[in-house]
Amino acid sequence: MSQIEKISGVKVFGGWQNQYQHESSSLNCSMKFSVYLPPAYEQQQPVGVLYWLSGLTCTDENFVTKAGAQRIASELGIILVIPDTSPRGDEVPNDDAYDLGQGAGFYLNATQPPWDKHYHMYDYIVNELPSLIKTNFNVRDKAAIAGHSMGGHGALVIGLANQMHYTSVSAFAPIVNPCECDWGKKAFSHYLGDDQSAWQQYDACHLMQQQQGILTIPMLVDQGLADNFYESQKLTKPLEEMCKQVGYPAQFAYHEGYDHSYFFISSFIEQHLRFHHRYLTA
Ligand SMILES: N[C@@H](CCC(=O)N[C@@H](CS)C(=O)NCC(=O)O)C(=O)O
Repeated sequence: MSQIEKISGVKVFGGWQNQYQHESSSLNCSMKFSVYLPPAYEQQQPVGVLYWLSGLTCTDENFVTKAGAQRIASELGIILVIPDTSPRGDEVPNDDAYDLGQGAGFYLNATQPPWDKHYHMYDYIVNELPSLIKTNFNVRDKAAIAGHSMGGHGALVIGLANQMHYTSVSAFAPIVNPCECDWGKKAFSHYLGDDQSAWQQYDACHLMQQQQGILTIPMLVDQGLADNFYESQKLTKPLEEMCKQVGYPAQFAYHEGYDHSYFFISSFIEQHLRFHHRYLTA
């Protein structure tokens, strides 16, 4: 059994904001992740989990300190699990740019050297981390998944491709069509190589198009209209268009004046937690 070690804990809104570390077999390195345990958490009764996937440059700590999610997670009785965004450490390949390497794992399984030894965030999020959580905490079987920007991409792709494991998916300002935007094209060409047919499994628009009629997972997406990456990285809109095309009943909302930051996330995280709570407890 994989061991996790608690490295910190602080009481907030009656629950505990903890941080853990462990040796990851999928990433071949030591990893940290954060967990919020609401006051309702008790060993006798399984609690619903929301996995939060963060964006470029983040660790597990950005969401914990900036999103203000603990108050509502406490009220609703939801466990928040917040992983890091890439493998870490001196042995792990990196790049000077903020959008490649450590802090930019893109929630995929890299196939190209030098990335292929450690960059398996897809396996980590889909298999290893949920298995660790189920072993160490008393949780419900199906989880919710949400994320921001690169993490919104991760949540959508992982939720859509593994619907049997998730109750619901939501995203803030997600990268929805990485095959067609600069962030995605750069990351995918390094991690996956030049053959673009290998990229499509990690593209939410492509998954939506491929699986039309089969997908049913409830989906909520929020987008700020003053987000400086909205146009340049083709966030959100192409997925809304694809949902219309295939008749997928996702909820999209656009908000005047909000940017790409955690101020936007903290303004709407309550709605996302209430959205997921409906399905986690159904
Ligand atoms: N220029 C920005 C681009 C990266 C960015 O905006 N990252 C977003 C996710 S795509 C973020 O959450 N940054 C960390 C934070 O705001 O705490 C930076 O280097 O921070």
